[in-house]
Amino acid sequence: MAATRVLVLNSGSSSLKYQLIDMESGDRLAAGLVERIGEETSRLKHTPLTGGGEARDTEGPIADHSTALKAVAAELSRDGLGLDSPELAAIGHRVVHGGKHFTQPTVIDDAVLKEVERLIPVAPLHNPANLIGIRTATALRPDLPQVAVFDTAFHTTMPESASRYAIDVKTADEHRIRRYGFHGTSHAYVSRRTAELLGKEPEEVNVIVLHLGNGASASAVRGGVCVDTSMGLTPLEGLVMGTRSGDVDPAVIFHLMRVGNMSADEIDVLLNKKSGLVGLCGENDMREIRRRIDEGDEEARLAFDIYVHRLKKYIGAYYAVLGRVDALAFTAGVGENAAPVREAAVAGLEELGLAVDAELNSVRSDEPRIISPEYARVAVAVVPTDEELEIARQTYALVHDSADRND
Ligand SMILES: Nc1ncnc2c1ncn2[C@@H]1O[C@H](COP(=O)(O)OP(=O)(O)O)[C@@H](O)[C@H]1O
Ligand SMILES: CC(=O)OP(=O)(O)O
Ligand SMILES: [Mg+2]
Repeated sequence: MAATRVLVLNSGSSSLKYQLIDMESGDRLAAGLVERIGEETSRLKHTPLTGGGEARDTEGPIADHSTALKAVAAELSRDGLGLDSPELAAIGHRVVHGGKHFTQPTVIDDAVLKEVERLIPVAPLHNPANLIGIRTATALRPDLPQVAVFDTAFHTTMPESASRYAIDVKTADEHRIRRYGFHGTSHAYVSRRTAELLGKEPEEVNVIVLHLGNGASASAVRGGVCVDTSMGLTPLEGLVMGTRSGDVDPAVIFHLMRVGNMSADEIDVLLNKKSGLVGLCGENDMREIRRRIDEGDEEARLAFDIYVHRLKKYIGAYYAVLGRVDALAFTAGVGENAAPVREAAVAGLEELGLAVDAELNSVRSDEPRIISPEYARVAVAVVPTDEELEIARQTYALVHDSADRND
């Protein structure tokens, strides 16, 4: 039996998203999500997509990512799609931080594991979860290629003028301090899909991509190549996020140490987990923030305005970096669903050729679509991201090509 299926694991700090895809037919066989890992109220939502099985939603504590993956494996087995299947060709893992070294999808061996482990201090919310996913999957199927697809890979093309911080070169080099950028799989996929939507080749277009999920980042993509992105050494820099501050004056940190008597670890937690939208109004879900704004809640209004103000600054910055912009693409949970964010981010930018058509902006759809009016010089688009599909493609291409070479 030909092995044509890829299982993709996207481990976040407290979640595990997965998809099983047949790469020859293009069929998605199953998809799901484990949420709130480590809490009492964990939840596993599993959806078989072919074969007619029922979607299942299970609540109950799931202590860690390893337990989560074993529960997912059990759900897949119930649909006859277990990890023991001979049709499985590989398991593809999202790995958030790949440092400077990994520019391509990579078959995981001990050396790769070691490097991903070494990078934990610069991706403390993500790399540990990614490692557990890899180790658990390897234990379940030691014979299968496990492939890492790195969030940082797409950004390795950034010129040094964008990737270097203006700090002492010796210190920066010694500690490998530079801007790496994240969400690269999404920025790559969305910028390509945006070119397709315009009926052009990726080489022909300049795109600003706004990936607005729980984590959020912007990128400037010139002719298919990333030239700048808003996240830096870690996924903390740049836009206002669900729980992360994004850009702050670095002096805030030593001020809090000296005057606020906070430790480095406490400030780390403050900026990564208690800031952003949650820090501003106690809520990180954009739906809930909009609901509160509609009820006249001033705190929610200000949180929204700060979020949008930062977005606007990055749109302007990347417009200037690119010189000519063909499209501005919104993606991920907020970008795909929150019409008010899109409207507010582009408001007042008509002189830059940017505008949103209210009617087109209000359409709900899973399809990529243009929401700018006919006359606008720059296409504003909503382009749903699909990190799992992109990881599956890169994983399959890698194992398939090497299998071809061995034939
Ligand atoms: N219908 C919606 N309207 C506004 N915001 C939404 C909607 N659906 C999801 N979101 C936002 O998307 C966020 C999650 O985005 P997602 O890309 O799934 O995040 P991640 O992959 O980083 O966990 C939620 O926190 C929520 O704010
Ligand atoms: C890198 C990053 O911020 O990822 P996520 O949005 O999944 O937290
Ligand atoms: Mg995401």
